[in-house]
Amino acid sequence: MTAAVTYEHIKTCKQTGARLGIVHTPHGSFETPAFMPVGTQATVKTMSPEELKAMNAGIILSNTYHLWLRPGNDVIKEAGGLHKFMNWDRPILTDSGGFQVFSLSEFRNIKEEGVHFRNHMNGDKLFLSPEKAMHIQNDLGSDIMMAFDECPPFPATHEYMKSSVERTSRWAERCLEAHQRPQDQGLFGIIQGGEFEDLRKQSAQDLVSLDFPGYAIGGLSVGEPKDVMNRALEFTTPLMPANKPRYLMGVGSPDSLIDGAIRGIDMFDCVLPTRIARNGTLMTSTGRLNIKNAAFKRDFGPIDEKCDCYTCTNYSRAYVHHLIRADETFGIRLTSYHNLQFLLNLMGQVRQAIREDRLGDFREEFFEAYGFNKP
Ligand SMILES: CC(C)(C)OC(=O)NCc1c[nH]c2nc(N)[nH]c(=O)c12
Ligand SMILES: [Zn+2]
Repeated sequence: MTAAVTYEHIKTCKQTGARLGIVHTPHGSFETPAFMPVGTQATVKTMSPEELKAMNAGIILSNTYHLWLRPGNDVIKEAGGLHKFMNWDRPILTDSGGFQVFSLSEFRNIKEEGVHFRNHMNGDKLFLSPEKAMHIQNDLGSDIMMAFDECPPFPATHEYMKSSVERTSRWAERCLEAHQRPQDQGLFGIIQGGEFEDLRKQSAQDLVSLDFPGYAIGGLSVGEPKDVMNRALEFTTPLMPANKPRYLMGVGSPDSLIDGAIRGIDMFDCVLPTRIARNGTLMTSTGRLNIKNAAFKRDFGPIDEKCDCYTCTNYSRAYVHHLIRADETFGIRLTSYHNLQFLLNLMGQVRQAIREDRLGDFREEFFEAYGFNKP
């Protein structure tokens, strides 16, 4: 049976462990390393599909948990699936709901059969299981589905983490069995285990033996220091098959994207660009700035001299400053557009640096200009 999702390795950077690749899915292919804009509720906040295409977004992410609760997977199925519902004809990845349950809901009760919790919007009692998470994603019709996992809180004891990893592995097996459309939708396993090398190894071995078409690393960027995340990547990515996509969930900031790519990660997602855009924080080639700052009231230059996005091409810092201060929705569109384009452009620069075998040099240049090297 041909797999719905496959990875094509193009080359590995001679200066670092980063790899250039292409992921093929039923709704088209995208180059890696790739950043996936997050569209939790079937929209990348304030962006139209045309604008996402204009900024060269190859794939976007949406959430099982949120779409199950509202509008309902049945509604989206009736609409012809998530691609049709949101008018996006490129690849979509859906997260499984596991993480959202653990991060959004109170009163959760984790059992072998699944998780009992309350609807974070109205307090109704709910239950989510591996089988249910698969059924919802089959209804949504995403190209890449995520297995139902437990993303334990940070920090967690080794003892708790061990039992959690073992349950997540049993849940992964149940996801594979419950998957109704493997020929149309790729299902990725999620490696957990926190910062414990032995547990990451156990989780990876359990999941690799189940032969998923792709693998994610979960349970990182949950508040641990960056060096803890980088070290966890250094002992986890080598355990993941080289001929399949590697996806680091919930990451991230520009430095984490570069450092993740250097450690062999192909796919990333993070709400950061659109989340910080809503309060006027912008990522630029010379570091972060908050456009609400009074210094920008009469600054008629672009947000970022080096950016060619719609915002930087057509509007000034002063204008965006005014819109955000006046709480104008168009201001949030302009800041979101720029931040998404910034990260998508960054991944384009990372891919080019891999082609030229100089990602290590690029890291130094970018960190220096952005101010990551400042003590
Ligand atoms: C706190 C933030 C969101 C930044 O990162 C994480 O929680 N990182 C981990 C993470 C993000 N999304 C996931 N989905 C699933 N199924 N499992 C996970 O572990 C994660
Ligand atoms: Zn811009």
